[in-house]
Amino acid sequence: MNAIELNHLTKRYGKARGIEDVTFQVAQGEIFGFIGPNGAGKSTTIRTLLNFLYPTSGTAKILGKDVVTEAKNLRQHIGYLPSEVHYYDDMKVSELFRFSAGFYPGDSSKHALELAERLQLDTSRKIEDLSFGNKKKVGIIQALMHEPQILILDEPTAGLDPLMQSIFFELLRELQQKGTTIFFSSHYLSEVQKLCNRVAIIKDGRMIKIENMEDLHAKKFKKVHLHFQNKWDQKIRLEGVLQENVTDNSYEFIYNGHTRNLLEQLVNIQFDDVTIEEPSLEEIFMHYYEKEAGENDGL
Ligand SMILES: Nc1ncnc2c1ncn2[C@@H]1O[C@H](COP(=O)(O)OP(=O)(O)OP(=O)(O)O)[C@@H](O)[C@H]1O
Repeated sequence: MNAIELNHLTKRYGKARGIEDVTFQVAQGEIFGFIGPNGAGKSTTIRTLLNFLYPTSGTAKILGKDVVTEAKNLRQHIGYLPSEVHYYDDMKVSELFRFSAGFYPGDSSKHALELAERLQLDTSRKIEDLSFGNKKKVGIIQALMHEPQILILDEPTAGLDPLMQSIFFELLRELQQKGTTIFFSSHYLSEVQKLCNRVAIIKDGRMIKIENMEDLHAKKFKKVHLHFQNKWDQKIRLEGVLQENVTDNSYEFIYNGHTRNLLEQLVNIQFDDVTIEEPSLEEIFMHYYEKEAGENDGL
């Protein structure tokens, strides 16, 4: 059984696009990243999964249960961090945790205090006095405190400083070891790279790619920089170029294909110098952000 499963899920806001025909599965115990530019549909997908929005068509299941008809049963198995957190400001953090613990069986407030210590959050303070990043920690702890099987986190690291991000990622890795499934959205490909087993890319409401991190690292891509004394002849077309940047005396591109094929093409070019290196995930994915969905099938 998949932990999360979306089948042709569509959500429209009246006539406006939300998400269209989104289908993918997340396995149990997987860390799954969900990335895309502003307005792509990440929050709409997440909010539909959590039954805050009613799907226009299609279905979604979490732990085999339909997210609409079995929403109530699912609630205690899911930890959710919204992209923006709002609280009753005059409560103390510890009071909020005690209050939240009341919604779950057992005493999860003790676990909340342990998490607060780990994330260096002072629980004696009033919520209104906390900085943005510290409020985010409150949200993270609320999502984690009842030790749910599924974590759905909407841009969890926005506002966390680098040290906190790394403590938070360590925590997520530990949870994965215990079998927790983690689904999180992000704008930051570099953090997806650090943490995820797979990543889905969404743009203009549609899924455009799901990639396995290991495959991305399997040397399918090269970043090539050619340097010329004279100008690059722009009429020359190379196979396998995903994204290019031409300056007066250089030609830089991301190549997707067999390295041998790249080298065979390069021997015919009169360059003065060449560097070939591994591109970052950002560089590989950037063309998806820039081009229309479906236009490029390089990955
Ligand atoms: N309440 C709403 N009413 C109408 N349209 C909406 C509403 N909420 C979202 N949308 C539209 O749905 C689309 C997807 O938005 P969504 O917030 O899901 O994107 P996102 O990927 O989470 O973006 P961001 O990274 O900026 O948070 C956008 O075109 C947005 O304008």
